Amino acid sequence: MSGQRVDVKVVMLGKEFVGKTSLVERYVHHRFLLGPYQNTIGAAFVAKAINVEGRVVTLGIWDTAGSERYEAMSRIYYRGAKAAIVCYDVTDSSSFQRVKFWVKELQSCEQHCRIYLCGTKLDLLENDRSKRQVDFHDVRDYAEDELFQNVAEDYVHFTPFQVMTEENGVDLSQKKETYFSCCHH
Ligand SMILES: Nc1nc2c(ncn2[C@@H]2O[C@H](COP(=O)(O)OP(=O)(O)OP(=O)(O)O)[C@@H](O)[C@H]2O)c(=O)[nH]1
Repeated sequence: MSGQRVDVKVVMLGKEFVGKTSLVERYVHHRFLLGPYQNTIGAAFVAKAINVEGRVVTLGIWDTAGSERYEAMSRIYYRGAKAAIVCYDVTDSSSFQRVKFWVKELQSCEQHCRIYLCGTKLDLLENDRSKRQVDFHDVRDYAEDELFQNVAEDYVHFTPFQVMTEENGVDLSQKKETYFSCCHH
Protein backbone atom coordinates (compact mmCIF):
# COMPACT_ATOMS: atom_id res chain seq x y z
CA MET A 1 0.00 0.00 0.00
CA SER A 2 1.29 3.46 -0.81
CA GLY A 3 2.18 5.88 1.97
CA GLN A 4 -0.05 8.52 0.37
CA ARG A 5 -2.44 10.36 2.63
CA VAL A 6 -6.00 9.27 1.94
CA ASP A 7 -9.02 11.52 2.56
CA VAL A 8 -11.76 9.08 1.71
CA LYS A 9 -11.53 5.32 2.07
CA VAL A 10 -13.67 3.65 -0.58
CA VAL A 11 -14.35 -0.06 -0.78
CA MET A 12 -15.56 -1.99 -3.82
CA LEU A 13 -17.83 -4.90 -2.93
CA GLY A 14 -19.90 -7.37 -4.91
CA LYS A 15 -20.03 -10.88 -6.26
CA GLU A 16 -17.07 -12.22 -8.19
CA PHE A 17 -16.99 -11.45 -11.93
CA VAL A 18 -19.34 -8.45 -11.72
CA GLY A 19 -16.59 -6.10 -12.92
CA LYS A 20 -15.26 -4.30 -9.85
CA THR A 21 -11.63 -4.43 -10.97
CA SER A 22 -12.58 -3.33 -14.48
CA LEU A 23 -14.45 -0.34 -13.07
CA VAL A 24 -11.46 0.75 -11.00
CA GLU A 25 -9.03 0.17 -13.88
CA ARG A 26 -11.23 2.21 -16.15
CA TYR A 27 -11.48 5.06 -13.70
CA VAL A 28 -7.88 5.15 -12.50
CA HIS A 29 -5.95 4.09 -15.61
CA HIS A 30 -8.52 4.84 -18.35
CA ARG A 31 -8.22 1.33 -19.74
CA PHE A 32 -10.30 -1.81 -20.09
CA LEU A 33 -8.17 -4.92 -19.84
CA LEU A 34 -8.94 -7.49 -22.48
CA GLY A 35 -7.90 -11.09 -22.10
CA PRO A 36 -8.82 -13.90 -19.75
CA TYR A 37 -10.60 -13.04 -16.51
CA GLN A 38 -8.29 -12.91 -13.51
CA ASN A 39 -10.06 -12.99 -10.20
CA THR A 40 -8.82 -10.66 -7.48
CA ILE A 41 -7.15 -12.41 -4.59
CA GLY A 42 -7.69 -10.73 -1.24
CA ALA A 43 -7.83 -7.09 -2.31
CA ALA A 44 -5.98 -4.49 -4.33
CA PHE A 45 -5.39 -0.88 -3.34
CA VAL A 46 -5.09 2.20 -5.48
CA ALA A 47 -5.10 5.91 -4.57
CA LYS A 48 -6.41 8.63 -6.84
CA ALA A 49 -6.35 12.36 -6.22
CA ILE A 50 -9.18 14.33 -7.78
CA ASN A 51 -10.22 17.94 -7.80
CA VAL A 52 -13.58 18.79 -6.27
CA GLU A 53 -14.60 22.43 -6.36
CA GLY A 54 -10.98 23.55 -6.21
CA ARG A 55 -10.06 21.15 -3.43
CA VAL A 56 -7.86 18.08 -3.88
CA VAL A 57 -9.47 14.96 -2.47
CA THR A 58 -7.53 11.68 -2.43
CA LEU A 59 -9.63 8.56 -2.72
CA GLY A 60 -8.09 5.36 -1.37
CA ILE A 61 -9.89 2.60 -3.24
CA TRP A 62 -9.90 -0.98 -1.96
CA ASP A 63 -10.95 -3.40 -4.69
CA THR A 64 -11.97 -6.56 -2.84
CA ALA A 65 -12.22 -10.11 -4.13
CA GLY A 66 -15.81 -11.10 -4.83
CA SER A 67 -15.37 -14.81 -4.29
CA GLU A 68 -17.13 -15.98 -1.12
CA ARG A 69 -13.88 -17.71 -0.26
CA TYR A 70 -12.47 -14.27 0.59
CA GLU A 71 -15.55 -12.96 2.39
CA ALA A 72 -13.85 -12.75 5.79
CA MET A 73 -11.02 -10.72 4.24
CA SER A 74 -13.42 -8.27 2.62
CA ARG A 75 -14.68 -7.43 6.10
CA ILE A 76 -11.18 -6.21 6.97
CA TYR A 77 -11.18 -3.91 3.94
CA TYR A 78 -14.52 -2.20 4.52
CA ARG A 79 -13.65 -1.29 8.10
CA GLY A 80 -13.62 2.51 8.45
CA ALA A 81 -14.69 3.03 4.83
CA LYS A 82 -16.52 6.29 4.14
CA ALA A 83 -18.06 4.90 0.97
CA ALA A 84 -18.86 1.47 -0.40
CA ILE A 85 -19.56 0.89 -4.08
CA VAL A 86 -21.57 -2.31 -4.14
CA CYS A 87 -21.69 -3.73 -7.66
CA TYR A 88 -24.02 -6.11 -9.44
CA ASP A 89 -24.03 -7.39 -12.98
CA VAL A 90 -27.33 -6.50 -14.70
CA THR A 91 -27.23 -9.87 -16.52
CA ASP A 92 -26.84 -11.93 -13.33
CA SER A 93 -29.68 -11.93 -10.78
CA SER A 94 -27.62 -13.78 -8.19
CA SER A 95 -25.20 -10.83 -8.13
CA PHE A 96 -28.05 -8.62 -6.93
CA GLN A 97 -28.79 -11.06 -4.10
CA ARG A 98 -25.18 -10.62 -3.12
CA VAL A 99 -25.67 -6.83 -3.05
CA LYS A 100 -28.36 -7.30 -0.41
CA PHE A 101 -25.95 -9.34 1.68
CA TRP A 102 -23.30 -6.58 1.61
CA VAL A 103 -25.78 -3.79 2.27
CA LYS A 104 -27.05 -5.61 5.38
CA GLU A 105 -23.53 -6.24 6.53
CA LEU A 106 -22.48 -2.60 6.06
CA GLN A 107 -25.58 -1.30 7.76
CA SER A 108 -24.91 -3.34 10.86
CA CYS A 109 -21.11 -2.97 11.02
CA GLU A 110 -20.25 0.35 9.33
CA GLN A 111 -23.09 2.69 10.02
CA HIS A 112 -21.26 5.80 8.81
CA CYS A 113 -20.38 4.30 5.45
CA ARG A 114 -22.34 5.67 2.50
CA ILE A 115 -23.54 2.94 0.21
CA TYR A 116 -23.68 3.32 -3.59
CA LEU A 117 -25.25 0.61 -5.75
CA CYS A 118 -23.69 0.16 -9.16
CA GLY A 119 -25.07 -1.92 -12.02
CA THR A 120 -22.42 -3.15 -14.46
CA LYS A 121 -22.18 -4.64 -17.97
CA LEU A 122 -24.98 -2.61 -19.49
CA ASP A 123 -23.26 -2.96 -22.86
CA LEU A 124 -24.30 -6.63 -22.90
CA LEU A 125 -27.92 -5.49 -23.24
CA GLU A 126 -27.28 -3.36 -26.29
CA ASN A 127 -27.97 -6.14 -28.77
CA ASP A 128 -30.14 -8.35 -26.60
CA ARG A 129 -32.33 -6.79 -23.94
CA SER A 130 -33.59 -10.23 -22.87
CA LYS A 131 -30.23 -10.74 -21.17
CA ARG A 132 -31.26 -8.37 -18.40
CA GLN A 133 -31.87 -10.25 -15.16
CA VAL A 134 -31.97 -7.33 -12.75
CA ASP A 135 -34.78 -4.85 -13.32
CA PHE A 136 -33.87 -1.21 -12.70
CA HIS A 137 -37.19 -0.55 -10.92
CA ASP A 138 -36.56 -3.42 -8.51
CA VAL A 139 -33.20 -1.87 -7.63
CA ARG A 140 -34.80 1.54 -7.13
CA ASP A 141 -37.58 0.08 -4.96
CA TYR A 142 -35.01 -1.78 -2.91
CA ALA A 143 -32.92 1.38 -2.39
CA GLU A 144 -36.00 3.37 -1.37
CA ASP A 145 -37.13 0.67 1.07
CA GLU A 146 -33.66 0.70 2.61
CA LEU A 147 -33.86 4.48 2.97
CA PHE A 148 -37.11 4.34 4.95
CA GLN A 149 -35.84 1.35 6.93
CA ASN A 150 -32.88 3.52 7.95
CA VAL A 151 -35.19 6.29 9.12
CA ALA A 152 -37.09 3.81 11.29
CA GLU A 153 -33.89 2.27 12.65
CA ASP A 154 -32.48 5.69 13.52
CA TYR A 155 -35.67 6.35 15.42
CA VAL A 156 -35.22 3.16 17.44
CA HIS A 157 -31.51 3.72 18.09
CA PHE A 158 -31.64 7.41 18.86
CA THR A 159 -31.93 7.59 22.65
CA PRO A 160 -32.84 11.28 23.20
CA PHE A 161 -35.72 10.93 20.79
CA GLN A 162 -36.92 7.86 22.67
CA VAL A 163 -36.91 9.85 25.90
CA MET A 164 -39.30 12.34 24.32
CA THR A 165 -41.75 9.66 23.33
CA GLU A 166 -41.87 7.67 26.56
CA GLU A 167 -45.42 7.04 27.69
CA ASN A 168 -44.91 8.91 30.94
CA GLY A 169 -44.25 12.10 28.97
CA VAL A 170 -41.39 14.49 28.86
CA ASP A 171 -39.87 16.17 31.89
CA LEU A 172 -39.65 19.77 30.77
CA SER A 173 -37.42 20.63 33.71
CA GLN A 174 -34.72 18.57 32.05
CA LYS A 175 -31.84 20.46 30.46
CA LYS A 176 -32.81 21.90 27.09
CA GLU A 177 -29.69 20.52 25.35
CA THR A 178 -30.97 16.99 25.67
CA TYR A 179 -33.83 17.78 23.36
CA PHE A 180 -31.86 20.05 21.08
CA SER A 181 -29.33 17.31 20.53
CA CYS A 182 -31.82 15.33 18.47
CA CYS A 183 -31.66 18.02 15.79
CA HIS A 184 -28.00 17.26 15.19
CA HIS A 185 -28.50 13.57 14.45
N1 LIG B 1 -19.14 -6.82 -21.40
C1 LIG B 1 -18.60 -6.37 -20.27
N2 LIG B 1 -17.74 -7.14 -19.62
C2 LIG B 1 -17.19 -6.66 -18.48
C3 LIG B 1 -17.52 -5.38 -17.98
N3 LIG B 1 -16.85 -5.19 -16.83
C4 LIG B 1 -16.13 -6.31 -16.64
N4 LIG B 1 -16.33 -7.20 -17.62
C5 LIG B 1 -15.72 -8.53 -17.75
O1 LIG B 1 -16.18 -9.32 -16.66
C6 LIG B 1 -15.13 -10.16 -16.17
C7 LIG B 1 -14.91 -9.91 -14.69
O2 LIG B 1 -14.41 -8.59 -14.51
P1 LIG B 1 -13.57 -8.15 -13.23
O3 LIG B 1 -13.43 -6.69 -13.28
O4 LIG B 1 -12.33 -8.95 -13.12
O5 LIG B 1 -14.58 -8.61 -12.08
P2 LIG B 1 -14.43 -8.50 -10.50
O6 LIG B 1 -15.75 -8.12 -9.96
O7 LIG B 1 -13.28 -7.61 -10.13
O8 LIG B 1 -14.10 -10.01 -10.10
P3 LIG B 1 -13.41 -10.58 -8.74
O9 LIG B 1 -12.03 -10.03 -8.72
O10 LIG B 1 -13.43 -12.06 -8.89
O11 LIG B 1 -14.24 -10.13 -7.60
C8 LIG B 1 -13.90 -9.87 -17.03
O12 LIG B 1 -13.81 -10.85 -18.02
C9 LIG B 1 -14.20 -8.51 -17.63
O13 LIG B 1 -13.59 -8.33 -18.88
C10 LIG B 1 -18.46 -4.57 -18.70
O14 LIG B 1 -18.82 -3.44 -18.35
N5 LIG B 1 -18.96 -5.13 -19.85
